[in-house]
Amino acid sequence: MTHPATTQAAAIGSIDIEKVSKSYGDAEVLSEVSLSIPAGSFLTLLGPSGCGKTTLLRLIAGFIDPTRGRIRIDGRDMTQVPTQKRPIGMVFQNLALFPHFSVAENIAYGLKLQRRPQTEIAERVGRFIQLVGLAGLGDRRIAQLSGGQKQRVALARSLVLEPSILLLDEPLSALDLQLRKQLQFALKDIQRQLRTTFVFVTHDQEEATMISDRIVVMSNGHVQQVGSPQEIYADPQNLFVSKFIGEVNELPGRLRAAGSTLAIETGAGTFELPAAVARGMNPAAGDNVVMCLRPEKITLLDGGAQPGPGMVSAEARILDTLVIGPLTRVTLDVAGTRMTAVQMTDRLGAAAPGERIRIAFPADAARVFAPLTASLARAFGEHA
Ligand SMILES: Nc1ncnc2c1ncn2[C@@H]1O[C@H](COP(=O)(O)OP(=O)(O)OP(=O)(O)O)[C@@H](O)[C@H]1O
Repeated sequence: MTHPATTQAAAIGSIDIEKVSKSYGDAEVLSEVSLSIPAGSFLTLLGPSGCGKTTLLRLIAGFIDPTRGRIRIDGRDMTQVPTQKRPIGMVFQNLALFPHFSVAENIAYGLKLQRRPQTEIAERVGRFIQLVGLAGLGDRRIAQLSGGQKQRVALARSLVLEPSILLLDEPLSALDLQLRKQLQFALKDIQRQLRTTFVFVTHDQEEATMISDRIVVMSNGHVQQVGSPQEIYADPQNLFVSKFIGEVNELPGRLRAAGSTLAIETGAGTFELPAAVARGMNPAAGDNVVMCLRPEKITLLDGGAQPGPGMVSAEARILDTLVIGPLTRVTLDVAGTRMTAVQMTDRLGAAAPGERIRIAFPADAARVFAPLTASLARAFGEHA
């Protein structure tokens, strides 16, 4: 008898996507996507609607074929391998459970098709009912379950077949926030126990950040960046990723000089920053750029306090403050640009709307990017 926790070691379930493109007629919906997904990892495809996440998942599953490029699973070329012969399971938003079967019968269904012995089916179904947190509900009809419980049945039904890869296409998007959070924790926990490779699709950046080992940020059929949630938040490689993950303040500007130091002229003054803060571009004098700052990098200077070493500063006016327990969000007007600073409430002092202050930030905490192209700007409802 096998046990998924011991047999599904991280050695199987790797996916290599090599320069894969997909076109429908003249429209290329995926362009030269290359991606290595390590066995046993939890990887999330994240991006705005229509960026190609589901298309990539369908290509891995074998529902559709790439126009160009190749997909390997565990080193083996999948070009000639039909969906049912690939070592994958799938969970979709549309659950397609059998409503008149019980929980246990739904989970047992695939094993019965495989003509597994009765004792093995009973053991496995029992084990996976436990694993997904449905202990005691094996005899319930599907119609008598909540949305979250149904999603757990769908998960168990796929996992009981012990695929080395599980593809999940927005499985939580129909659930309310509370249930969604519970299921996010459950999914992550189950993935850690089984070490099955999970490829998860969402357009929700918070969900992606919470749940994944690695995130693939996509837009318009291109991979914009691949990394851990921390890497992508702290070190976005372009303005699209910076805006898509977390909150960011943007100051448009122009490079006056670009050498070991960048001099960026903005409406709020000229900032001298180390050249290393420029990402995904070769900065040259005269370039239009966008300087980005995360809200927690900005400090409000008290009274006549001077910025510390390595800090740069600017004048600002407080527009509003919002205390959220230990943190306060301060909305600022920085030379006509609205910015947000997040401060520890107990360190804020008496910041009042209308007050003129100075803000400061570490020079190396800023990021400088090329402006968005018109097609990328559309994802944010902007016109470049
Ligand atoms: N069978 C098809 N024929 C033509 N175009 C298609 C087909 N399937 C998908 N597309 C197009 O490919 C693009 C990518 O679609 P895809 O479903 O992969 O996006 P997505 O990122 O999963 O979006 P969503 O989050 O809205 O599901 C879209 O512009 C879509 O209209």
